[in-house]
Amino acid sequence: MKDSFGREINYLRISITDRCNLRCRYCMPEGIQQVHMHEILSYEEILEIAKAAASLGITKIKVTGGEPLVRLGCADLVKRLKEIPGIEQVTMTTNGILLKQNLPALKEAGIDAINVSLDTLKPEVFRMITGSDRLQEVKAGIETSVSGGIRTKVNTVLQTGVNDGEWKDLVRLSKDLPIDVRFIEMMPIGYGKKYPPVSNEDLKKQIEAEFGPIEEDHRVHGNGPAEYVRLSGFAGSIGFIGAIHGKFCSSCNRIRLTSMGKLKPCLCYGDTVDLRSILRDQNDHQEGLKQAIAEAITEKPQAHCFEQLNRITEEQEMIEIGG
Ligand SMILES: Nc1nc2c(ncn2[C@@H]2O[C@H](COP(=O)(O)OP(=O)(O)OP(=O)(O)O)[C@@H](O)[C@H]2O)c(=O)[nH]1
Ligand SMILES: C[S@@+](CC[C@H](N)C(=O)[O-])C[C@H]1O[C@@H](n2cnc3c(N)ncnc32)[C@H](O)[C@@H]1O
Ligand code: SF4
Ligand code: SF4
Repeated sequence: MKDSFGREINYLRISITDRCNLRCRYCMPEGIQQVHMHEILSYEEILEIAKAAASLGITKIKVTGGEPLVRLGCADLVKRLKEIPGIEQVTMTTNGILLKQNLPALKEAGIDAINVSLDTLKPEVFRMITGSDRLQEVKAGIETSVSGGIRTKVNTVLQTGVNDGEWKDLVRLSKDLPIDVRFIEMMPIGYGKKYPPVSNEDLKKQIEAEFGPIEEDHRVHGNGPAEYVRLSGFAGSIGFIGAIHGKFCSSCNRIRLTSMGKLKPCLCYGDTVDLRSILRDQNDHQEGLKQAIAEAITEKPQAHCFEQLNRITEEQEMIEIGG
C-alpha cells in the first residue's frame, strides 16, 4: 500500500525482543529495564500481525531486536514468517554473538540474508563500545554465515576518536569475502544523541583516495536505504547509510513493530499505533489489525527532522526500536 506521499510501503521491521547480550554505548549502555514476558508479543501475535501486514502489501520482513537471537525459537519464527502468503523475504539483523550456533537452524528456516553489526576489529575497542570481550564470536558468526552461503552484510557505525581510524581495515573485509560492509551514520535517537555522526560523504572521498575510483553499484543488495559502491578487485561492495548527510526519506519503504506491539510509522517520531490491544481486546483480529496498519502507513511522516533535535519526538532507545 502507498502512504500519503506516494511511497510504496512493503517492508516491515519487527523487533522481537528488547533484551540484548551487549551494551553498546550508543544504543543501550545500561541494559533495559526488563518487562514481564506477558508485555512482549508472543510469536503467535507477531505472526498474526505479519499476516495482516502481508495482506496490505508487505513483502519483506526484517527480524531485529534488541538482539533477536537471545529470544528462544527465533529460527522457528523466521520459518513461520516465510510461510505467510505474500512474504517474499525474511532477513535478520544481529550482533552476531550467537550466530554461529544458530546458523544451521536459520538456514533450515530459509533466512534470506543476515546483517551483522561490527564496529571494530580490535578487542579493546570492542570492549569499550559494547562492554564485552566477545569479538571473536562475532567474527566467527560472520565467517560461518558467509561460508554457509548466506548473503551477509556488516553494519558499522563510526564514532570520532573511537573507531573512525579503522575504516580502511573494515573496508578490506569485503576485499576477499563476498560481504557488503556498510557504514551507518549515527542517528540522534536515545544515547546516539551524545555522539556526532561521521559523515559518509567525507568517508566516500577517503575510500576513493585510498582504494582507487569507486563505481556506483546499482544491483539490489537488500531492502533498506543503503547506497552501494564497488571497488576494483573487491569481492563485496561498500554500502553507505547516510541518514544524516544523505537523507533518504523520499524513498522510505518501511514501518516498524516494537516488541510490545506498537507500530511506528517513522524512526524519528514517538507516534505509534497500538496493535497489541487489538490482538488482546478485540474479536476480529485480522480486520482490526489491517485497519490499524493502514492507518499507520497513511500517517507516515514525510521525513525525519534529525537536523533539528528539538523536533525529534522519539523517546525510546534504539534497542527498543530495533534500528
Ligand atoms: N533513518 C533511518 N535509518 C534506517 C532506516 N532503516 C534502517 N536504518 C538504519 O540502517 C541500519 C541498518 O539496518 P539493517 O537492519 O541492517 O537493515 P536494512 O539496511 O534496512 O535492510 P537490508 O538492506 O535489506 O538488509 C539500521 O540499524 C538503522 O540504523 C530508516 O527507515 N530510517
Ligand atoms: C538496534 S540494533 C538491533 C539488532 C542487533 N542487536 C544488532 O546490533 O545488529 C540494529 C542496528 O542499529 C544500529 N544502531 C543502534 N543505535 C544507533 C544509532 N543511534 N544510530 C545509528 N545506528 C544505530 C546498530 O549499530 C545496529 O547495526
Ligand atoms: S546495537 Fe544491537 S547489540 Fe548493541 S546494544 Fe543495541 S541492540 Fe544490543
Ligand atoms: S527517518 Fe522515517 S521517513 Fe526517513 S527513512 Fe527512516 S523511517 Fe523513513
